[in-house]
Amino acid sequence: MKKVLVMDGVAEIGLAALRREPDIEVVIGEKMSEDELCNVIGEYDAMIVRSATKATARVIEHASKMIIIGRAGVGIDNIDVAAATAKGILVVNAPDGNTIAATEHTMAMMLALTRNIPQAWATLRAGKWDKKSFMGVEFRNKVLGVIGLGRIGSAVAKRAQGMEMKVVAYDPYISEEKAESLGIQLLPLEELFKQADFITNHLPLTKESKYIVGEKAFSLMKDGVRLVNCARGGVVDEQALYAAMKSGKVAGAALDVFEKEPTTESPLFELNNFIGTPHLGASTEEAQLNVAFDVAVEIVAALKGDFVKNAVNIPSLSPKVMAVVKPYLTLAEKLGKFVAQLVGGRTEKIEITYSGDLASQDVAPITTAVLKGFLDTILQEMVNFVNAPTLAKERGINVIQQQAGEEGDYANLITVKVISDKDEISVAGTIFGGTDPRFVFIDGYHVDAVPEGHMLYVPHTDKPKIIGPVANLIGAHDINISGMQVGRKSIGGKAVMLLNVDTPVPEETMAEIAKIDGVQGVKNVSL
Ligand SMILES: NC(=O)c1ccc[n+]([C@@H]2O[C@H](COP(=O)([O-])OP(=O)(O)OC[C@H]3O[C@@H](n4cnc5c(N)ncnc54)[C@H](O)[C@@H]3O)[C@@H](O)[C@H]2O)c1
Ligand SMILES: O=C(O)[C@H](O)COP(=O)(O)O
Repeated sequence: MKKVLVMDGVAEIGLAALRREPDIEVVIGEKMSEDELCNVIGEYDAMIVRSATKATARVIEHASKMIIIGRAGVGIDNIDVAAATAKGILVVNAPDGNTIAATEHTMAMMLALTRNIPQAWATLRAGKWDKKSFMGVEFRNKVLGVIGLGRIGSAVAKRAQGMEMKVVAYDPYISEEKAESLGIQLLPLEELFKQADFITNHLPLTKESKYIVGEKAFSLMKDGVRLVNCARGGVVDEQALYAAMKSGKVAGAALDVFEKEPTTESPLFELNNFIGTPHLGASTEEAQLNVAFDVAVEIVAALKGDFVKNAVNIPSLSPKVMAVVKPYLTLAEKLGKFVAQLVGGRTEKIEITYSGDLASQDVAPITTAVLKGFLDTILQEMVNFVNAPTLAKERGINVIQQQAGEEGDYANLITVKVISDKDEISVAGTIFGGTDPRFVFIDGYHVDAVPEGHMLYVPHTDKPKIIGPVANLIGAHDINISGMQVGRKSIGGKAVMLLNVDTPVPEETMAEIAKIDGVQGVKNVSL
């Protein structure tokens, strides 16, 4: 039974995918301190959080069984992704489910701010009919500066265009063509600050984006600018904002997110032209159902050992690319396992060459599968798709991935070469007919072996009285041989023999095989 801890009020109704699984127990957690979470986290195989629970490095250190942390939402700044990656824990989010909710909240904040709606209502409620104090401005023909033209930024831009605003944006990771297709002009950040009447931030909080809207930015802005932030606290420097509002530079500001959360006190709260909400951007019934469902599906997949769609610490693949690449992952893992069992000495380099159809595909996940298979064979610790590249790097293994062109008779070919301080070995595999994995070269010698179960590898000199005696010795120990491949390059030269056997060949039989004249070595391999 796998246990999933669900924190932060994730919508029950969206957890249906988890609850349907007979092998999963769902535990709804109460708010916990870091110490309390550290004490219980070791019991769980998975955890789901929103933004309140902090999955710190310390919490992750105590998560001894954890396979996956799921964020029911977008922002992952409350999860120490580097610590999770180092421990082999998958981190996924639900990037699409709350886009509309956050977009509509941004529009609501812009409108409420511009027409003084919260302030006017508070006055009316207090018994005053005040028509003079709440003069607003219109959106039409104003310039909206969007910082971060991702999912939410571009959806906000679209709605603002519907209200006849001119939209300019800053996002160095978006192409001019894409922006043009949205009818948006991309500008350098400083230019955006100079031109915009309204500014809305949609950047995540990162080292680069911290305080990007700070003192210098305010000095560049137009007098009377209005600012909205429904993305992350800390992107806007709240002290600098306070000063800019006090000086009159900023005519109004609306924040849904704060540098420190939760917060009920801030100098900003004393200003009449400031409005705030307690991180409500994703708080719609639809968004909460979406993100809870999306993350639950990912948790189920990960706990079953299947691939997840929205991992933030392994490369995510589009369904189209995944369909092409998936059959190669198992083959790649077996190639890694195979070479790990044959190579001697301290591994220095692993070269992975892709040819044929694979020469033009996104092969990074296949490389990770090779490393996973290789390291899983030689290390005690848990190796998975998340930590395999980090572990290889930590061990000083130089991983080289290269994509070549055509490869002779094969429509696709993966060649894995391992170089150690004592040895060098290569093995190549292909997929026939879309599903049928085969090893087709070992050290350049042609074979056609089904890579599964137990195998015996016997390099030898190509001459009579070797194959028969090897088979006889194995048969004498009542071990069934289910397949045999022999490859050579020239008559009388070096040759390789690869046998599929039903059980591993015992040490003493291997010693006897090694004594046969012409045998150059003998190794058991299990895949
Ligand atoms: N208030 C809420 O409740 C709420 C709800 C949903 C999302 N969010 C937050 O909104 C933000 C945006 O979400 P999204 O789904 O649009 O994300 P996204 O990844 O689709 O968009 C972010 C954009 O920012 C750009 N970007 C990232 N770093 C940058 C940098 N340093 N300089 C310039 N551009 C940079 C990226 O290129 C991307 O286009 C996230 O921080 C998310 O956590 C908040
Ligand atoms: O990043 C997000 O998805 C939003 O900030 C929502 O956060 P929440 O799930 O804590 O409301």
